[in-house]
Formats: sequence, structure tokens, C-alpha cells
Amino acid sequence: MADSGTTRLEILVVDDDESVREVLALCLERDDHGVTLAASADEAMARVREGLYDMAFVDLRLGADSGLDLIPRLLGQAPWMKVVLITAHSSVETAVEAMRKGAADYLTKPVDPHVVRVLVERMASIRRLERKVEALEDQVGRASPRPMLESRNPAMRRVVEMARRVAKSDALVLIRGESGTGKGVLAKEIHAASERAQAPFSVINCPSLSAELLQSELFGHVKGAFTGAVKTQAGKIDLTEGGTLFLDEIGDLPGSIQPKLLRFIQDREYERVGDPQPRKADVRIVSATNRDLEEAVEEGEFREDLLYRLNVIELTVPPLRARPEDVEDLARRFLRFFAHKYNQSLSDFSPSAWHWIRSHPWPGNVREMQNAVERAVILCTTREVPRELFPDSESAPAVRAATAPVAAGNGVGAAVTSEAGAPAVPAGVSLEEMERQYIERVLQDCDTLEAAADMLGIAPSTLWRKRRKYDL
Ligand SMILES: Nc1ncnc2c1ncn2[C@@H]1O[C@H](COP(=O)(O)OP(=O)(O)OP(=O)(O)O)[C@@H](O)[C@H]1O
Repeated sequence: MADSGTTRLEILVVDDDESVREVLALCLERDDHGVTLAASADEAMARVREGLYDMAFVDLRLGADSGLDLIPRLLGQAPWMKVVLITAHSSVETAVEAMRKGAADYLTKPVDPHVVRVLVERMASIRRLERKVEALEDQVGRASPRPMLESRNPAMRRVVEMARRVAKSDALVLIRGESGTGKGVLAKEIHAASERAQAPFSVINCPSLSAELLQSELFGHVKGAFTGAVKTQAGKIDLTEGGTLFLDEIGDLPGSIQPKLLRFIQDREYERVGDPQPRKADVRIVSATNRDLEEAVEEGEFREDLLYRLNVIELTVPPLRARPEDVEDLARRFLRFFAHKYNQSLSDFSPSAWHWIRSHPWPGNVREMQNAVERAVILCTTREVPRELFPDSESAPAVRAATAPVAAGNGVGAAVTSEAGAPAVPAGVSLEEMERQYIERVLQDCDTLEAAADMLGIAPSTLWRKRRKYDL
């Protein structure tokens, strides 16, 4: 799917009359849509089980079968599909019945190419809106504070200004910076300030998936392409048509996928896993890294030509410790947001809490601050958030214990927290082993990897690397 004038749809035409199939195929292919033909209800069902269609034209009479009965069967497989019923004579009864069965519209014979074009364009704009709503629902569901892109720090201000300026072009952007500095936030801002703002914005966290799953997540796959591929699935590139795809931690993109991404960037062409048919998509790539990609190139882990392509515009987000002017504004914003979210009537941080916030080096950057303030707000029982609710104070282990309740009895639990809430470190255990055991325990307690990363106060990608390191 692309912008309004050029949206390409995958369309299924179901008619037992060959001449109608051919006329429709001609109209649709002329407008550059993908067309698949089926002569019967059974053939249509077989096609829908193996392919992804945005729309279907279905004849009312399909030999012994009825097109009306086929509509709910098709929608059962592909609920998003826009089905248009083709009838020889338009009658109010048939139209009402078709709509009742889930059809989006109907078309009368003889087929008029102009009417077909108008219909398809209308369905395409509905599909675009649906995707936009899905993307928005995703964002609302995350319930994180509105990003603060205004800054008192000159270097940060330059980065944001530059991001908004390059947003207008279609140039590829590589965002560098430590974990948690807001590279993802900046990528979203580039999308929002671009001409693509109405189309979807999607994210792929490169290290969070195996090479096989990542390839399928990016490019999609067809049914049976690998064990577990029970149905054909579109990739993020397909679903982001017309929009922006943010590739986070691009330095961890497996070597086997790098040439495929390079080809997509150069020719806008790709293939679904298991399907040799080349496909085209119009998607802007914004990527981010906290790794030194030049070093990765030298070590033979990252292709130089790919780095060169991705790095047309380079933006570096400064770490939070390099922009101390913004610390108070950010802390205030997080306090307001989480106080509202958790229904806490909090007025401020206490003076000693403010002192700690200003002097803490924030190695985990804005993410660390967001997590620290959220925890403190949840646990706060006074009108001012006290210093004790932040880490590194005497009662901090109790805070950790309260926010990360861990079932005792597995040996590890008993070792990590003593009765008083202070950490009891068993003798003879290495720091690495402690880390491994602690991560394992948090993983058991959390429903999602994101929640576990949040509890550990590290980025999901860092958690992924640690899981790989410790084989968890
Ligand atoms: N300027 C900001 N204003 C408000 N929140 C921010 C800002 N920058 C970052 N955050 C918050 O901090 C967290 C981390 O941000 P983000 O994921 O964009 O960082 P990142 O640099 O991409 O991290 P990583 O490299 O680990 O993926 C997010 O929850 C985000 O909402």
C-alpha cells in the first residue's frame, strides 16, 4: 500500500465467467494492482489460504455455488479484506443481503472500468485508514509520556532541528547514541514531521529476533516457508507501505539479512521468505545504533556498502549527562505524567530527591530516569516524592524488593534478598553468575520481555544480548 494516488492492492477476482475475469484483470493491472484469478468458490478459498489479499471481487453466481455464501468464508480467513459482489442486475435485496454477509460494496455487469477504478480507490483509502488506526492504537496502548523534544542544551537542540529538517526529504537517516537517549523518540519525530506522517510508522528491534524470524518479520513469508509458517504473512516492509520503518540496533542485523536490506534500499525490491516473486514497496528506512558501526565493519560484522547507504544523514543524540540543563524539565514531566497515570496527588520531589536527581550521572539516560520516576511515584505515600524512593539510598533494596517481588524457594531468591531487604550476596559466586541468576528470576516473574527489561532497568536489546550470553 502506498500514498493515495498509487496504492497497490492485492486483489482476488472470483468469477466463473472467463470474459469477466479477463476484463477485471485488465482494468486492475492497468492501474498496477496485483491480480489473482479464481474460477470457483473452492479455488478462491485455496488462494485466500495461501496469499494475502486486500480486496476481492466475487460474482453472485459461481456455478453451483453462491457468491453470497462465499463472502463470510473469505472474511473468515481474511477479516480485513474488502469484498465487492458482482451482480448481473442490481437489486436492493441482493445488495442488502451482500452487506449483511460482510461485503463492502457491489458492482453491476457489464463491468465499467471507470466504476471499478473508483471502487478500488475507495477501498484502498479505507485500508490505509485502518492501518493508521491500528498504529495509533498501538501507540496509545503503550501509555508513555509525550516526548520532550524541546531542550535547553544547544547540541540536543541542533539534533532535533536537523531531524525535523531532514524529515522533509526521503533521505536515509542513521541515529547514533547511547542506549536510552531517545533514538527511537527521534525516529518517530522524523516520521511525524515528514510527508509520510499519515502512513504507518513501524519498529523492528534487530537483536530481539533470530536471523530467520527477523527476515520473516521484515519481508514476510508464505505458508509452509519454514516449520511453523502456518499461513502467509506480510512483513513489516509490506505493512509500512508509504511510511517509515525504524530499524533499532541496526549493528546487530545478521550478516545473512544485510544484502537483502541493501537490495531493498537500492531497488525498493524484496521477496517474502519462500516466495521467489520480487515485490516492491515504498518505505523510508531510519536506523539507529549504539554500536560503533565503523568498528563492526572493520571486524567484518557489518557490510561497508550498507553502512554507507544507511548513513546518508547522521544524527547523534547526546547522553543525558551531557545535557544537564534538561534533567529537571524531564524529571518534572515524568512526575506529572506518572502521578496522573497512577492517580497520585503528588506536588513535587523533596529537596534531597531533587539533589539526587541533579547529581546522578544517569548511565541509562532518559529511559533510566523515566523508570526511576515511575517506580518512585508508584511507591510514594506522601505529597512530595522522598529521596529514599530512588536507588542507591539505604532503603533502595527494599524499593527493589517491593517493585520486583520474587517467589522465594528457588534458591536464587533466598540468596539475593535478605529478610531486612538488603542484598545478601552468597560467598564464592561471581558477579556474572549473580547477574545470570537474577535475570533468570526476573524473566520467570515477568509476562513479557519488555516488562523484564523494565524491571531490570535495562534496554530490551541489552536484555536480549544478556539472554544470548547466558543462554537464558
Ligand atoms: N526526550 C524524551 N522525552 C521523553 N521521554 C523520552 C525522551 N527520550 C527518551 N525518552 C523515553 O526513554 C525511553 C527510551 O527511549 P528510546 O527507546 O527512544 O531510546 P533509544 O536511544 O532508542 O534506546 P535503545 O538504544 O535502548 O533502543 C522511552 O521510554 C522514551 O519514551
